[in-house]
Amino acid sequence: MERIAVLGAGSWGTALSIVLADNHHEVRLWGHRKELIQQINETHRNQKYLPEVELSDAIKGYTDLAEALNSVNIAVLAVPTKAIREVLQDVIKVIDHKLIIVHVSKGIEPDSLLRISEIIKEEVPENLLQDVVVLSGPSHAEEVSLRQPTTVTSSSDNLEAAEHIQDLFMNQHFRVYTNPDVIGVEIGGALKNIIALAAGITDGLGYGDNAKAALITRGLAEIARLGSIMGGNPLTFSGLTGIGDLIVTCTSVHSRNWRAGNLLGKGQKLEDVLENMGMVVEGVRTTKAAYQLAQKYDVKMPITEALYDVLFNDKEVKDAVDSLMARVKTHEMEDLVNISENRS
Ligand SMILES: NC(=O)C1=CN([C@@H]2O[C@H](COP(=O)(O)OP(=O)(O)OC[C@H]3O[C@@H](n4cnc5c(N)ncnc54)[C@H](OP(=O)(O)O)[C@@H]3O)[C@@H](O)[C@H]2O)C=CC1
Ligand SMILES: O=C(CO)COP(=O)(O)O
Repeated sequence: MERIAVLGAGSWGTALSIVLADNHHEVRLWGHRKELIQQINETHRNQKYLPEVELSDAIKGYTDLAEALNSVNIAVLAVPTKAIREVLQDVIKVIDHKLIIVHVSKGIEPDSLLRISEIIKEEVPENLLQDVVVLSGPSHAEEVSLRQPTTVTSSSDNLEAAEHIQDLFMNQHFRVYTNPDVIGVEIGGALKNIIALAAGITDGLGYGDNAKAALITRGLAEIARLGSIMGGNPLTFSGLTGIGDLIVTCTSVHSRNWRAGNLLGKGQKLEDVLENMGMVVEGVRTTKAAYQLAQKYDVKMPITEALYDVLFNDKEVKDAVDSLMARVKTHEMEDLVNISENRS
């Protein structure tokens, strides 16, 4: 039995707290809203984010970060990418020992273009950081909290740390694999949200399954193209954190990214969609970051570029789809062809 702090009392922090409590760990669920934490402690429900499930007594809500982290060696960081630096800056003010930080967020920081594990290493000094582990994969909080079968991947530069986290989370409903490829795992998890937004848009426009299959496969091609150049293992993109998460996010009504895209496809304005969602839609900021990464690494990412124009340059969604379809003709395996031509 371990004492674990989960930082972020939204959908995913709450669902992962349920998994850890099921595994007989003592869970300290920290959130910054007093009313929500009070409600969790008094009613054993998170009414705003996961109203359907009852939380066990093993999950205690905290608003005081120092209290939540007192005598704790493992912190699960479950806030949106945008909030990660702020939370870490508060964390290091209240701890005096090393933490294993498990991050479960899916994003890339625009402008700095850092992955989350890189942000953690930038913000947390070495004397306070034991290891960084990323836990990622096809896993909607709504299904995990109902104990429906789910598979994810635990990834770290330190295999022992990845295996330790695998052991903490793994149970009959929640199967955890390990993968040493942190870059591939983080890039796949973050960039699938871009493609899910695009898939929501084509569904909102009334296009069918052909369009969605095209987005998933061509989306995977551009994610893998960028991720491999950044140092990810190409095989990771055919795994849980690549195609697996892409499928679940592009095809599920649970996905906030898909739902946001769907409303955009139906003609709503981005500001209205985000305001009404009430939960994080990571894909919007990640589209900006991926657009910048594509320029930095000189990689073709046509779907990302089309979505960037919709989100940030007021391009009509229908025009964006039309311009994707009218791109200059090419070979499906253009990257492989280029590689083999360069070899011969
Ligand atoms: N939901 C899911 O199924 C999954 C989500 N993820 C990833 O997990 C991350 C978190 O997502 P999720 O839980 O779904 O998001 P939600 O929008 O459901 O919840 C986010 C939580 O973070 C809190 N928060 C926001 N900013 C801060 C801050 N500065 N300090 C403290 N708390 C803050 C929010 O508080 P407030 O109520 O004030 O907004 C809210 O409690 C995302 O990166 C997402 O991609 C990964 C896998 C599955
Ligand atoms: O990452 C997720 C499922 O694996 C959740 O996706 P959304 O953030 O789009 O809801």
